[in-house]
Amino acid sequence: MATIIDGKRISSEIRESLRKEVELLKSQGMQPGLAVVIVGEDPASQTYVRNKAKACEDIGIYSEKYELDASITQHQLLEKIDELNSDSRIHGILVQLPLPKGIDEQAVIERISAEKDVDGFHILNAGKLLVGQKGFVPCTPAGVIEMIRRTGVSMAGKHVVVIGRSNIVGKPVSILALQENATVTICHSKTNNLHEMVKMADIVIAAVGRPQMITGDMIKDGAIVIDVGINRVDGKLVGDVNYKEAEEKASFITPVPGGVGPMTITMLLQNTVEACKRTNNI
Ligand SMILES: NC(=O)C1=CN([C@@H]2O[C@H](COP(=O)(O)OP(=O)(O)OC[C@H]3O[C@@H](n4cnc5c(N)ncnc54)[C@H](OP(=O)(O)O)[C@@H]3O)[C@@H](O)[C@H]2O)C=CC1
Ligand SMILES: Nc1nc(=O)c2c([nH]1)NC[C@@H]1CN(c3ccc(C(=O)N[C@@H](CCC(=O)O)C(=O)O)cc3)C=[N+]21
Repeated sequence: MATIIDGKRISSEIRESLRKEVELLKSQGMQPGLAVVIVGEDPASQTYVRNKAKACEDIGIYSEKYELDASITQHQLLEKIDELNSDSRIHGILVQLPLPKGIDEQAVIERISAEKDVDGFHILNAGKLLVGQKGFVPCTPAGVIEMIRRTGVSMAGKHVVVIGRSNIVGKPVSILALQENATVTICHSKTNNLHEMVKMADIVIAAVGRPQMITGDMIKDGAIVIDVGINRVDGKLVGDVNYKEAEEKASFITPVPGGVGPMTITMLLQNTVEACKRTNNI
């Protein structure tokens, strides 16, 4: 039976210390501010955005939410970003992805000032991550590494197998694992023998978007299993890992919900506080 890595509990510990930090910053006249921009009416996106706004409020971060109509042009969206870039109350800008068809996501991300890119998606922050310079690290990968760190198991020398190679999860989490001195294998839809690859892993990080595709027979005894997947099946949230099967084999495992999801929001709060501090040369 595996030990559960409780994302909610770890999140509330980190958020408590962030709350104190925000209080101190506020007492010195510096309140961190986050702007969240959402385009269109995807219900799942709206839930996340609501959760983010509430999380900000809970720890004293000032937040603004912009719900823009799906018919907005790319030009109008870029203008909104320019406005937020020059707003001194705003230290972090998050544009909820995916964006409607017809809007160039990369162009929108690149327009966000790198200093306010608390998602860590800007090409400058991606580049800094790759070469090991200080920028902003994407929230989900940062949350994953923090969860592994809290198991007390060192990643050094371990074989980490990541399933998924997206720019927002798979690639950055692989780079972070490498920086922790893990040996990293990145799998994707063209990988031959996925089963054998995953079976070799000391640490499995599943970021695929396919409900329960990582089954118990793919997990080595004693492995750490991190499930990034958020899939809605018959109105319920399920991960990319078959939890029931995997927990029989794993030493540690993250649940869905209550695992990586809450950690993503916590890392967003942390990046926003960090952005405010950097603006003020703290
Ligand atoms: N918990 C959280 O906070 C977050 C959760 N998520 C969730 O994480 C999951 C992944 O998200 P994201 O990275 O954005 O997804 P993408 O769809 O961008 O990437 C999915 C990756 O999985 C790979 N893949 C697809 N099918 C297979 C397969 N059969 N075998 C092996 N690899 C496969 C794809 O390979 P290829 O590149 O070859 O197409 C791709 O690299 C989703 O469930 C998403 O909802 C995402 C962000 C935050
Ligand atoms: N620019 C941008 N940045 C993102 O970080 C971003 C994004 N776009 N687009 C969508 C994905 C997805 N994502 C999640 C965040 C929190 C939960 C989360 O808190 N999940 C809860 C459950 C929430 C529920 O009940 O629906 C949990 O897993 O326990 C999930 C998913 C951030 N994303």
